[in-house]
Amino acid sequence: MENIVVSLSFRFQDISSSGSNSVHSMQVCTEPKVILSTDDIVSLIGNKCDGVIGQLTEDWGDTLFGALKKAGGHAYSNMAVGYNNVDVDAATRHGISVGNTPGVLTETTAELAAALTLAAARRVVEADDFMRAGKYEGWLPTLFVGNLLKGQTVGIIGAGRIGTAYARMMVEGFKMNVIYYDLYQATRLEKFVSAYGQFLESQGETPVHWRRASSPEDVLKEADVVSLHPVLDKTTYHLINKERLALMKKDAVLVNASRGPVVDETALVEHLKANPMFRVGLDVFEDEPYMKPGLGELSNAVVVPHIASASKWTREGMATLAAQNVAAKLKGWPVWSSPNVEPFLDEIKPAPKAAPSIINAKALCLSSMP
Ligand SMILES: NC(=O)c1ccc[n+]([C@@H]2O[C@H](COP(=O)([O-])OP(=O)(O)OC[C@H]3O[C@@H](n4cnc5c(N)ncnc54)[C@H](O)[C@@H]3O)[C@@H](O)[C@H]2O)c1
Ligand SMILES: O=C(O)[C@H](O)CO
Repeated sequence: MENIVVSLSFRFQDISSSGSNSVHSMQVCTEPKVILSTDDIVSLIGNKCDGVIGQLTEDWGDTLFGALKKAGGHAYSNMAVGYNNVDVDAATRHGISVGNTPGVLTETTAELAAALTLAAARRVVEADDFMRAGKYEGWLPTLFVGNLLKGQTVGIIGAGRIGTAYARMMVEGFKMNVIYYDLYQATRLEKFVSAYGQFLESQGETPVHWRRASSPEDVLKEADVVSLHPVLDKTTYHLINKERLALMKKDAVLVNASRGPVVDETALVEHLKANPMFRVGLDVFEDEPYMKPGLGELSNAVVVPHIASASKWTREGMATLAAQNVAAKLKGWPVWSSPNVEPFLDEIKPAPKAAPSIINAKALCLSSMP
């Protein structure tokens, strides 16, 4: 009998009917309290637990991995692609695999970043508030004038899966040029923009262009819209600070759907106050669930509560990948080696007998599926 603790209530696909004789018992925590503390999780793990599916709001370090190991566990998965809440080295020391859920949230998250871009650039939330307050007296040439995106430059910091998907939306949707900064070359993005530019030219339209920047500063100075999509680690903590905000255009739009601490939010509040034409769209916050003082009162900030991956398809996909990460490890299955996770989401064909994404697979010497 294998016990798996799931720290949020989600509709789960059957992960126990995969041909093996072993029986899984899965406990889904349905506490009305939504955010669990380390102590809550330790008591949920108890003295017999094989694997846990946890959330990005939880601090998965030595205490929790130690408790899981003591309860006989050897598999953990975040139900998220980002895993800055997980001390992967601590998990590896305890012999516990750490899974995450890449790919299924790429387009959903990019779409929300695009929605925040439009809402901020075209002042949608301010205008909605104005309308509901009964202040609209008739069309005016000067009412809620914002920024046109077409033909402007979108800057991407962190051009991985989500950054690339967002950039493509802005290129295809608004014919924006791209400048990006990443530690690695975003070859797929470059090829896409080049090919799309040639297509536009063939239609007699102005082509779009891309440029890989050599520093974040380069992006911030040039772009009209900047969207942040890097991982959160030591290299990206407060990547956007007072000095770098000062480099941006006075009427630029900044979007953050990565992690709150990528932006020094106190500096951002000061910048927004001093530059009323500068606008932000934020899905994530430095001290979630709180906002830094003053942010909530600023009409040039659009703020939403970390909902970028909140589409039904994506949340079901995240739950499926997280469950399969844990179940596959318990069954001794190999790790999926392709970035394409679609085969795990097929509702008709059985899922591959593999763990979709294990971060410390190499460190734990887990075999991979060719
Ligand atoms: N708001 C949300 O709900 C939500 C949803 C999904 C993902 N996220 C966040 O988005 C992040 C990115 O997700 P992804 O699937 O695109 O991951 P990814 O690994 O494909 O992309 C991350 C990119 O960041 C780059 N990077 C790393 N350090 C950098 C640095 N110092 N400067 C510039 N770029 C750097 C990497 O090279 C990589 O290309 C996740 O780690 C997560 O924190 C947030
Ligand atoms: O990292 C993630 O996956 C998000 O923040 C939640 O979807």
